[in-house]
Amino acid sequence: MDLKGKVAIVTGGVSGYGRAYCEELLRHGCKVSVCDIDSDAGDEMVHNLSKIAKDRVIFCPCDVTDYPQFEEAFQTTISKLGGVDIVINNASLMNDRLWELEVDVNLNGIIRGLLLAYRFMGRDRGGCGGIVINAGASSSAHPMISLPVFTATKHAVAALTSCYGDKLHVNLTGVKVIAICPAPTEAHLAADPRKRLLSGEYEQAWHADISNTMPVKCEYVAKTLIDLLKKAPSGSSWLVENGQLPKQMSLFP
Ligand SMILES: NC(=O)c1ccc[n+]([C@@H]2O[C@H](COP(=O)([O-])OP(=O)(O)OC[C@H]3O[C@@H](n4cnc5c(N)ncnc54)[C@H](O)[C@@H]3O)[C@@H](O)[C@H]2O)c1
Ligand SMILES: CCCCC[C@H](O)/C=C/[C@H]1C=CC(=O)[C@@H]1CCCCCCC(=O)O
Repeated sequence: MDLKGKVAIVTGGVSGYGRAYCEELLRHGCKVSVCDIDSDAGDEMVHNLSKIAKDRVIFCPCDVTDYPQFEEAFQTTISKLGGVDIVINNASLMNDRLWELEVDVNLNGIIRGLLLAYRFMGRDRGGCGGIVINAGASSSAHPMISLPVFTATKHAVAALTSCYGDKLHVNLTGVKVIAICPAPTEAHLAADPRKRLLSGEYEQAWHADISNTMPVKCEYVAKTLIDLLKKAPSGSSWLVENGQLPKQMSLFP
């Protein structure tokens, strides 16, 4: 896919990987719609980016748990940037104490993003096709024993990607579906887990879960995103570790 001039929606685009994805897509000539619940940070980010990206970046308030608001973000993007070709379903929450919300953001939010992508990009609905990238994690294939619900959502993201990425759906809609599954960042590995685990008893398990994990840099993951957009086959999920080529995950041995 030639990225120049393509329009990308990035959910959870204001911080971390999402922000790095927005900046990298802009560097490759895309137009970017930064979609996030954090409107103050989103407005500030777009104000700063528009100094270099001029009319190619907008912010849309978007809570991925709220279908009508998510739909409005698609409509605003199409009317202001001229279409939508790429959807990065990146927004996520890691907090097993808020497990119902965690499932609603990490899994249902991605399903909403996919269904909206089909509605606005699907060839069977009058659209031009496109690509959806779903945010998994290393825990899409390897269990984090300290975070069972989070792990379940990330496994589900890979399964959803595998099914919707199948040629049955791609032939119908013209929409490819891929998952990017990065290793944790340094900030993530250093964070205090206590308020995010369902039980204080799981803290030791958290440290065991992240032991031997090498942090990865957001900028490296963002460069990998560009390679995946250009080359990855639909239905595939990719583990991204620092300085290494992405590895295709084997989900259903
Ligand atoms: N940080 C890591 O170490 C790591 C590792 C593996 C995978 N990931 C995955 O990468 C993605 C980004 O993670 P991150 O660490 O950069 O996240 P982050 O916490 O830095 O940013 C998440 C963004 O999502 C937004 N957000 C939260 N709830 C939302 C909602 N309901 N609707 C819209 N936006 C919402 C937040 O405001 C924030 O801007 C996630 O899917 C995450 O699971 C992250
Ligand atoms: C319990 C410790 C608290 C960590 C705080 C932190 O910075 C959180 C980052 C995340 C926000 C949403 C996620 O999905 C992000 C986290 C995804 C990280 C996944 C790591 C494990 C994996 O690679 O599967």
